Amino acid sequence: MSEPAVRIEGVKKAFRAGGREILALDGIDLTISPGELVCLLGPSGCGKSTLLNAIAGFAPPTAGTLTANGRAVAGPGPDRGMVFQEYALFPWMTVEANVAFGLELKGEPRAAVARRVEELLRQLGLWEFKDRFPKDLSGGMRQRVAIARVLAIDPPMLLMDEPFGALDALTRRNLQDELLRLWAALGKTIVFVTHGIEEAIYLADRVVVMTYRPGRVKRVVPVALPRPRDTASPEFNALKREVAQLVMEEQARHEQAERAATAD
Ligand SMILES: Nc1ncnc2c1ncn2[C@@H]1O[C@H](COP(=O)(O)OP(=O)(O)OP(=O)(O)O)[C@@H](O)[C@H]1O
Repeated sequence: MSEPAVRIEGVKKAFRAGGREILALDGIDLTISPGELVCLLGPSGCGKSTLLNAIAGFAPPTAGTLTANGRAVAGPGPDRGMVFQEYALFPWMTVEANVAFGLELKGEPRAAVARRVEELLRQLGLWEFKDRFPKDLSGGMRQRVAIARVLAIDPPMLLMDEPFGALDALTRRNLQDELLRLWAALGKTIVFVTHGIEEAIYLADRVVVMTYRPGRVKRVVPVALPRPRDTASPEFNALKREVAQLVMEEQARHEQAERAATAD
């Protein structure tokens, strides 16, 4: 059997805030296979970003073990490309320079960088925009650049934190389709954080529904529907109802906790 892309065992993460300890993650066990597309889903505050950041190596867990691409996670690495909701682009660089940046940092020869960047920009429909600056692009285009930038260094794994959360519905669907196309073509492992139920079911091989504080795995829901998925089909909607029920239970716990906190 091949090594899992991600292996998470007994992971806990506690934060200290205002003299109190917040247990953000508690006893997370999860294994992700190479090439799998997994969505982490749950209401705000259930620890999705904390878990993703732990896989990324930005914030080590308080307890438990975590491996990515066969190695214990000890910090960020070029094997895990991160895409954030806020387009982490350099505003002073053109689209082309933004995408080339990681390759130049690696010291790749100029001609090879130029070839790779052109290929990616064409693949993502960005070639005509190569000389623009991020501020002169729409949100959707900026997020395409962010994806191209991560793909340039060709990591086996993409970690995406609500990457399409700030986009309008139509742009969001276009980018979801684009991501699925790239994923099918490139065979990357993708861990994708969202609080969109439809988005999770549209994209994922498996949806990991998390509980609200402490964050645990509430249920792993496999999505066996063929792609492209028809969001209007009865099968899609049945799954959406099932997952919505799970998320709503956690949303209710979140609201209850907030009411209790205000009553304090
Ligand atoms: N640096 C930190 N210091 C203190 N508490 C934190 C810190 N980061 C996260 N938390 C807390 O940990 C819990 C999980 O946060 P996290 O951001 O992972 O949730 P999330 O599910 O990604 O939420 P959202 O969808 O709002 O981003 C929350 O209760 C949050 O307040």
